[in-house]
Amino acid sequence: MRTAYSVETVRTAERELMARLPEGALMQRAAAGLAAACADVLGRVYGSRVVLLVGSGDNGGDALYAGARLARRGAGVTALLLAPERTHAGGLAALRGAGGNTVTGGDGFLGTAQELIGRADLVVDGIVGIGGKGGLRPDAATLAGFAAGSRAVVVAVDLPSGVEADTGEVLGPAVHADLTVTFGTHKPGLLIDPAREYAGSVRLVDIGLDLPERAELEALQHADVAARLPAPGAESDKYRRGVVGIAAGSARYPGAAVLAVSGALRGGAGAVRYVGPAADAVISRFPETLVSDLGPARAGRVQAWVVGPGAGDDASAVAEVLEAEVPVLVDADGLRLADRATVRGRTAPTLLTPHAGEAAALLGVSRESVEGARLASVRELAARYGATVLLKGSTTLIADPGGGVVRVNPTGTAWLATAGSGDVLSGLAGSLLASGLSASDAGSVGAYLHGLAGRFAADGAPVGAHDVAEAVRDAWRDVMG
Ligand SMILES: NC(=O)C1=CN([C@@H]2O[C@H](COP(=O)(O)OP(=O)(O)OC[C@H]3O[C@@H](n4cnc5c(N)ncnc54)[C@H](O)[C@@H]3O)[C@@H](O)[C@H]2O)[C@@H](O)CC1
Ligand SMILES: Nc1ncnc2c1ncn2[C@@H]1O[C@H](COP(=O)(O)OP(=O)(O)O)[C@@H](O)[C@H]1O
Ligand SMILES: [K+]
Repeated sequence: MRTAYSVETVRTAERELMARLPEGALMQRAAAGLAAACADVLGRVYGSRVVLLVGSGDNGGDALYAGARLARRGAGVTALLLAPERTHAGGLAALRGAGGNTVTGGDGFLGTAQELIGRADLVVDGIVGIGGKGGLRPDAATLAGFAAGSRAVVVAVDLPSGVEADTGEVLGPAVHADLTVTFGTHKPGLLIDPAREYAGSVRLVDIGLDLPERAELEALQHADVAARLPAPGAESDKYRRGVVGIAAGSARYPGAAVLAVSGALRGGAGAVRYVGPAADAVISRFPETLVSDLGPARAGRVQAWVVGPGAGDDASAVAEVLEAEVPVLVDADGLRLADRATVRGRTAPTLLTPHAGEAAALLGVSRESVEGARLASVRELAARYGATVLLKGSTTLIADPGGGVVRVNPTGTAWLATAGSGDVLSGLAGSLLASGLSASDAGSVGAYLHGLAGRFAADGAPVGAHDVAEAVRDAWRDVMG
């Protein structure tokens, strides 16, 4: 499991560790890791041109000590000091002692900075780290712009300056890094868009922090998914493996039913039962589907329901499914039609799977505000509905209603932004629910397989949703490795 911790938790762990170590030792660990990463990026350190963007805190201190290490190996290092009178004193002395230069504020500062950054091989962003709040100040924002326009590789120290560490929000201009070297643990902002996009690739440097059991965010890895996937045994039959009911599609959108069933057939349930007006389309594509035209309440037993994809305005199917005492996944049109009080009152688990537009409609805010604050949005929806919520998009998040750790999906590709791919996910996750996974596991394991399948199916070229469904089996095999 990959984890991310909040700034508050990191600060506490740092304090405890610092009390046991000689003064400055922790920063030396960070700087050593940072310098090693910079050297890897440069390839040849000797003779390279390095520019440090240095703010007023310890983030700038890290950059200065790392710059001193690079200067000792023959790099030409210049530090641009954004707050000369509050620059980390030890770091500054180390850089100067190693032969590095400094440029301080005042007239001509920005012109000199632009010239130096324009000629640099490497720019190290030590403007702010976990102490940053509220976007970059004007001079810092200007330097971030110069770095973006230069041909230099940009390495961010701990976090790209200007992004919110705890939430992944980006409130104004921020540094666009090619690589972020982060210390002790990932921060939530490194895993959640839009901030994640500013981080580039992320390298974690172990500085020996002792972190608590409960993280802020966790991302499943192959082994975590493999441990949760259902596997048939000698005692299995199709009913014991779980039957998933799909109440989806309409005369107008029969394809949504077919795609949800295609996902469900690859999700581990022993049988897929389809209820709705698209039975002919479903059967002709997937003859193994059990179909019924009696409506969810009389269709026969299932261990979990999926309701909503392509459902149009059929509120009765949604209401019937929500009455069932089995886990229910609600997607697409079903989200609009589901009564909030009914969802809150359910005793069996409920998993809601909105994309940002659907989440925005449920919360009564704009789509942009959901996309800008995904973590807060998914938590708020889970709390309001008393349900597990999987918020889809460039970063997919899964939150349980009682608070606690939020899951973030590490797989996926933007090629998944194609019509119907969400229907495949709803069938897949519903099938996992029917095989006995918790709502949070079904959502996060489903999203993981779906994302991996999307990557395999796309392989750098456009895909249709049915391609994604077909690649789920490859993803499953890859995970079981
Ligand atoms: N605490 C520790 O033990 C360690 C901290 N380390 C480094 O220290 C960093 C945290 O250091 P600090 O707590 O000093 O905080 P930062 O260096 O992240 O930032 C605080 C400083 O930045 C200024 N600032 C805040 N918001 C700003 C904005 N929007 N624009 C421009 N300036 C802004 C503040 O006035 C303050 O002086 C970590 O991110 C990490 O890089 C590492 O050396 C590892 C050890
Ligand atoms: N930019 C993106 N990067 C990665 N995945 C994305 C992106 N945009 C959408 N997705 C994924 O694609 C799927 C689209 O689902 P959804 O919006 O419900 O589509 P539809 O309603 O057409 O089925 C979701 O799994 C979502 O997480
Ligand atoms: K930084």
